[in-house]
Amino acid sequence: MTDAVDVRIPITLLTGFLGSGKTTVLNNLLKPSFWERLLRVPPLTAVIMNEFGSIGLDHQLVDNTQGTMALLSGGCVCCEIQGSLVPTLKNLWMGRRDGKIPPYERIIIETTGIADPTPILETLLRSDWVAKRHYLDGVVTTVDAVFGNGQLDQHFEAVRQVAGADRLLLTKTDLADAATIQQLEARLATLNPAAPIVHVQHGNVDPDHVFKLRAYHQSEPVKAKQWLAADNFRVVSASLPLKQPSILNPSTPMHGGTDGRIRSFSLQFDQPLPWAGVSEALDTLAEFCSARLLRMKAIVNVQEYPGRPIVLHAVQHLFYPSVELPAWPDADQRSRFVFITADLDEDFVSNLLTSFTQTVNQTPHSGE
Ligand SMILES: Nc1nc2c(ncn2[C@@H]2O[C@H](COP(=O)(O)OP(=O)(O)OP(=O)(O)O)[C@@H](O)[C@H]2O)c(=O)[nH]1
Repeated sequence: MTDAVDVRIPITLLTGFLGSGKTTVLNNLLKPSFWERLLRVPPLTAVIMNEFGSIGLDHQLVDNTQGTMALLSGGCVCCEIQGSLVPTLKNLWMGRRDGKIPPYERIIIETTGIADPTPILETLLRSDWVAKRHYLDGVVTTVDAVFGNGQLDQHFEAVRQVAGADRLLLTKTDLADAATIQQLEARLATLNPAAPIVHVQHGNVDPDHVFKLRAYHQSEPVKAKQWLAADNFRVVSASLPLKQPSILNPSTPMHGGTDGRIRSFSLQFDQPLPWAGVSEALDTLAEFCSARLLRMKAIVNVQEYPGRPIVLHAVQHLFYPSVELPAWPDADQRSRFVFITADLDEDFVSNLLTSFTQTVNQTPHSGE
């Protein structure tokens, strides 16, 4: 789907560890600009907040005069949100349609600080009603410049939130010294080489760093290449000596704290790949290794579609509908897959893809 025809409402998922500055960023994003105030532009953003515990408090801290607010209260986002997010989105949408609430143009969902955002992504993808009227624009994760290192050491959830981000907001940079910031940035770039890092003080962030990311629906070839950021990843295979992958033992034991469990790497294939092999390999990964597959993006040179690269996305077991680009961004027409995994090593993934794509190549044509 292209920007010109996509009239669905974009949803931004704002996540980040406890106290890392999500609400402060949100308040700043909701502030109308000088021109919006002058022209009395109605609030453009609807906010959905999810809070841990039965009584929500955070919504009382958000300046509600500038946005339309809905609160998903009670329970951890992981277990509760799938049930309540769809009705909440429906209520907002119907209120907007019936003129009961301002005609918002985008939605921000702020998660709890300890949430795995995957169930929210799953809801946005799996509900037909939601997917017809909305799309996920991107996942934005706040990281505390002062406490971020310690949180990443101690809480794997914080690592997962960083790995799943399309954009990282490094908050409280006014409180941290330059060496701490530099060290944390290097660590974030290792955990998630594709996500640009933006420094934020007191929540002040340019909305362009948060909105219109189109991270899951990139259909412009040049932007798709930037979005893939494959050059930032460690390349682990071009053409591999094939070892048979074992589904029962997909990872070697990993050490080195929370970071040591994370791998970020890129696989490149010089020759066009058969679509059946690619999809079987990815189905297998999704089925057997879903929790270990934190993020995957790919641009694939498919044998059956010469000249028309296919763009793929996954977050854990969630595979987004593939997008066909009208052309390659440049002369480099190799297939590139970038992966961020947890407790899943690169040899396993690379052997799986190689094995399935070679097997399909060698399968005799059925002659139908
Ligand atoms: N000095 C400074 N303080 C900040 C900054 N960003 C946030 N804070 C403060 O940090 C505290 C936590 O910020 P919040 O925005 O509430 O963080 P949060 O991620 O929404 O917190 P939870 O909802 O509890 O997970 C607040 O006291 C903020 O005022 C910043 O850039 N600089």
